[in-house]
Amino acid sequence: MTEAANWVAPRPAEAVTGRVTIPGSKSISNRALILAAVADGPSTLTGLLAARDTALMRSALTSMGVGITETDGRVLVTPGSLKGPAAVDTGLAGTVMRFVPPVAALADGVISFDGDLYARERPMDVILDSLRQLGAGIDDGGTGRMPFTVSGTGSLRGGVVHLDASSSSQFVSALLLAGARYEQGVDIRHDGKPVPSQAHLDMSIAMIRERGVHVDTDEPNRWVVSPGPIAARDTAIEPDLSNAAPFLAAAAITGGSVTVTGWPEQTTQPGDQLRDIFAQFGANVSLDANGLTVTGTGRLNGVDLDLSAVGELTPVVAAVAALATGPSYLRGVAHLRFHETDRLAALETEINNLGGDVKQLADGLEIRPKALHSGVFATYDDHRMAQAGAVIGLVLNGLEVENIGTTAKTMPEFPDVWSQLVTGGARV
Ligand SMILES: O=C(O)C1=C[C@@H](OP(=O)(O)O)[C@@H](O)[C@H](O)C1
Ligand SMILES: C=C(OP(=O)(O)O)C(=O)O
Repeated sequence: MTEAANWVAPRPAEAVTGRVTIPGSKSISNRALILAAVADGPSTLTGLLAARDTALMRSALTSMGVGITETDGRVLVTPGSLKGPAAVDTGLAGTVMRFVPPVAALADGVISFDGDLYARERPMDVILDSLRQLGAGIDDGGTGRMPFTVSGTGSLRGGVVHLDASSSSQFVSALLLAGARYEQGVDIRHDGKPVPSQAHLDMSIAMIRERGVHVDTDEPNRWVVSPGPIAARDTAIEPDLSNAAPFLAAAAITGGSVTVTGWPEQTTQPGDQLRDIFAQFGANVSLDANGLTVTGTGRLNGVDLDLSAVGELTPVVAAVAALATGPSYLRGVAHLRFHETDRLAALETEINNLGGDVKQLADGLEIRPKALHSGVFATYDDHRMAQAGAVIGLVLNGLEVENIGTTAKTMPEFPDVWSQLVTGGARV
């Protein structure tokens, strides 16, 4: 097999200006697919993301008996009786490896799970142990990781589950999404350091409530989902606001102006916090009927940010911080060590390889201003590392980003849209 050549990040001749349309949200798409698969009737999804993570989710669900057909960009999901045997490839998708096993526990038969090599390093023990507590048959050979099997009889008891979800909010979301379908519902009790990614928990709660599920969130660290049907619901998927981050960064860094179209007025997506984040970097930010516009001001301040609720924004924010005029502190993101790669180590290594001054903190990064030089930016199969490399490449000649194709995890068109925007072709 020949290695793909490194991608040379385009360096703009002038301030980056244009309009960008971002495809559907990964997190909303994969939640909508899961919920439609266990709903009480067929649902039509529009604007569904077409990327590796959503393709894996679709295959996982169809392999267990869910009907999924697509006509002119409208995806019809028809729930079927879930059954094994089936084999689920999770790739490197956290939403597939954590959200599908609680659905597999409702199937009659054996469902086996495996994924990319690095997927075997991502924590799975919390969801596997939770499913055991709820009555599922799990065989992971005692590893708490992939590969594993889930064996079911077509229904699950459910009830109280004690867990520590401080390493990933996805453990709680996974149980929230399927829990109404368990005989006793699910009563999730978290005990440990805070659960990260509150924005994604809010998204799960909002999406089940929109489908008629009752969930009680009155007590901190406890989520009680009542048993009952999940209503089918046609859903229009919002654009992926986290994937807007590098494009908005291009405006802030080069003193240009970029509009991301279709920015929702109200959303649970973590990317909505980019409005505040870019304002803190010193850019002008405005939201109107055209979308969200970030306009660079020639200033790029250092920032001190708690990103615990919106951790997936960290790689691109770190890239912007590496080009700022003052020191930055990105806090509350220790759990990024368990993402597609150890993102704190990866950002420290790759920015410092370009001459930067990045230090890992116990729960984040300290990034000090230092002149960078060109080189090769490794991406560790992490789509957001690739985006971070593209952002730093805006100010360096010929920065090479290794495996830009890894952006296909959530946005296969990233290299094309980026090159068009950065080299002057406005895109609508
Ligand atoms: O539920 C989701 O869709 C996600 C939750 C978050 O996971 P963690 O809580 O593990 O950070 C986030 O980082 C990930 O990109 C998507
Ligand atoms: C952490 C991420 O993905 P995953 O859904 O695989 O956890 C991410 O997209 O930044």
